[in-house]
Amino acid sequence: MTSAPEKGIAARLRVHSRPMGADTELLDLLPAPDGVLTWLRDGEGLVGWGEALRFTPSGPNRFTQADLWWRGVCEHSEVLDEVRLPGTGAVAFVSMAFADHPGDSVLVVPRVLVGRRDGVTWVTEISADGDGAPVNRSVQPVRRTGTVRYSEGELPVTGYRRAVRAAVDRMRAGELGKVVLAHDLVATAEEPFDPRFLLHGLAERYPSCWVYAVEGLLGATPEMLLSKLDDEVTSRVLAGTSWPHGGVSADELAARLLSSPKNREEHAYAVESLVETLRPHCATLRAPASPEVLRLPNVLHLSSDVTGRLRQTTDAPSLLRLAAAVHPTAAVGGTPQKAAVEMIAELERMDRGRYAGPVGWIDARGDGELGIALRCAQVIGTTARLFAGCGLVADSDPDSEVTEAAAKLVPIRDALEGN
Ligand SMILES: C=C(O[C@@H]1C=C(C(=O)O)C=C[C@H]1O)C(=O)O
Repeated sequence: MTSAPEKGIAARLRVHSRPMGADTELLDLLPAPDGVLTWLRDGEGLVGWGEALRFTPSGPNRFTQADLWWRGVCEHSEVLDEVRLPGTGAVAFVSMAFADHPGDSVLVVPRVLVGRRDGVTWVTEISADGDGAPVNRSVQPVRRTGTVRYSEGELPVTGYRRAVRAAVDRMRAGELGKVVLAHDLVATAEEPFDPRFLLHGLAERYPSCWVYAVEGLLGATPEMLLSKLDDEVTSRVLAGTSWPHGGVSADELAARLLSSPKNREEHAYAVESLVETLRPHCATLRAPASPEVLRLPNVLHLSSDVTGRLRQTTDAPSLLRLAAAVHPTAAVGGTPQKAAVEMIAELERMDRGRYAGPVGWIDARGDGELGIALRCAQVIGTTARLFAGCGLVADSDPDSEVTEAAAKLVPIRDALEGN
């Protein structure tokens, strides 16, 4: 369940947040390629480095384990917070595995975190008992990626097309309503990838996405699983995709997407799955009657922003507990959820790891933001494993799903290659 160098709940954190000058881009503050922690959108958010604590839950109870661990850590913290904003005080970066098996999730409390929210910038320094050593501040310049070579992952494109066809056949036979199948691709460079180089590229080109990095999983996701601030929860549900092709104008693509029954069906499954699982926790919950179109440079998505207010209870759920309830939505799993998750394991036959799992941050109040880890790569040294998937319904066409997955890989490929 846990692995070294974790420190148990008894470790006492000392946390100090104080205001800081706001003249530097947050990504430029990351001193070295190792242990990069990031959650940014449009120049604001959090960057962190160094490690005060870590926890690696796994299995079906990983969210509960994470929640209990984090609550224990916060109860044992000594906090001096001179800023008092969401994300000040004790914060953990979070990246949860998609599936119950296999794979570890990870929570990392950095030694140093710099945050920016509504133009206010702060620095938080954190140390755990017996860990008073100064954080290494030696700055290493950002390294561009050299030549990148691609090779097949655990599920090559030919196998993916076959898996999509098999899923579509089974949905036509009425086995389930929707399933999201993904495949991977491996990129190799001569020198280790520098996550900061990739993050800069993603942040520049996809400012409306949440750019993230936790334990080598990094990307720019357009999809917000849940954000929580006091009793307010919001989610951006995406499902139903189009991509620029054949000189068709963006307006025309958007109009076709909005009027496509297949895409509307995919989208409705995703919204319903979120609303059904979130509703028991909410006093009010609103989903728009019909989706909007979210336009990104590589793809267009049907998009619904869902907002809610949590029920007043003595035991208010934290963001992690809410994420346990809603993950995986039908944006990355399917409907019905259990059958879809089983079909994913059976047909993909690959380990998704933390791809398509919740990624983001939590603070000591149980607030924070968890996106869905999409448009990403798992980077280890000179290797990066890229992932992309597509929602399938009975009407899906395997060839166009393969093309859609390729379009979803464009941001992370461009970032890796420095295009
Ligand atoms: C599964 C992915 O994306 C999801 C699937 C979508 C779709 O099939 O239309 C759209 C957005 C995401 O919810 C991915 O990017 O890998």
